Amino acid sequence: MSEAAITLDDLTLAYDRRPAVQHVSGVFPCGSLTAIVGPNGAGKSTLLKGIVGLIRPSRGRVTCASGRAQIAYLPQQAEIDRSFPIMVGDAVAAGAWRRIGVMRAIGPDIRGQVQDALSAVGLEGFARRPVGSLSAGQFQRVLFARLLLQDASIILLDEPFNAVDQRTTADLLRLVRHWHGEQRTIIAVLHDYEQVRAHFPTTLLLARRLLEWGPTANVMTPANLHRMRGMSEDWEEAGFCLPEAHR
Ligand SMILES: Nc1ncnc2c1ncn2[C@@H]1O[C@H](COP(=O)(O)OP(=O)(O)OP(=O)(O)O)[C@@H](O)[C@H]1O
Repeated sequence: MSEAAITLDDLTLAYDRRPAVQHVSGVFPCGSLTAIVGPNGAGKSTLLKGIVGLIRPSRGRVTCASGRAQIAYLPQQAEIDRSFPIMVGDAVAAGAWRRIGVMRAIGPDIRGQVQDALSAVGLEGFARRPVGSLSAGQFQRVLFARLLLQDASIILLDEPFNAVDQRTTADLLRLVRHWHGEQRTIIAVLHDYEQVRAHFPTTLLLARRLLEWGPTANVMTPANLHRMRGMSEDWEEAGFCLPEAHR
């Protein structure tokens, strides 16, 4: 078994003491490609935010072997403000901010990398287009180009193919496979079971608690998916709070 990239140890994440993820333990090995699957409200996005460090655990911990600076995180499109007046090229170059610093000018080397990244996502010639003028699919391509500039060893994607056309999905899945071939660790929240079965070797099934985590064929069974749906019916009425010590 390869080394751990990320380890979850009894991880519990809550909003105002209401737990959204509870007692999750396990390891994402370096170079693994994992889908997180679960019903609406299962805590999938919350789990990614906990891994990135946007939410502090109420209990347990997340350990990232290479440090959190090595994590690139793509939130759901709905959480990204597209009204900001920025050109596509600058939005992509922002992926390199750790290397160039926020206030420094973008040099020709980064400009070259931006052009390469735009070509890789099929957006050649888009560098001077305002981000606000793009379709949802084109915008998602821009965000993937920015990930290319970020060059992180761990990539977290929250519903990356939501509201994105089929062709864009196929192109971006190719990029995900390419990253996997480069031994990056990739974790993606997904709703399309066929996509998960076809492209993701490992699946983490979440329904606030961990249901199963392992090879996709063993995890995505009719019995597990049935159990998962059953669990989602329970949590709305439960609505309990964590004790003070676990806030
Ligand atoms: N910022 C927040 N403040 C309070 N509660 C939140 C917040 N974000 C999420 N929640 C709640 O936490 C629970 C888990 O939400 P989360 O978004 O992680 O689920 P999800 O599995 O990603 O759902 P979906 O598939 O619908 O995106 C839900 O009950 C949700 O209402």
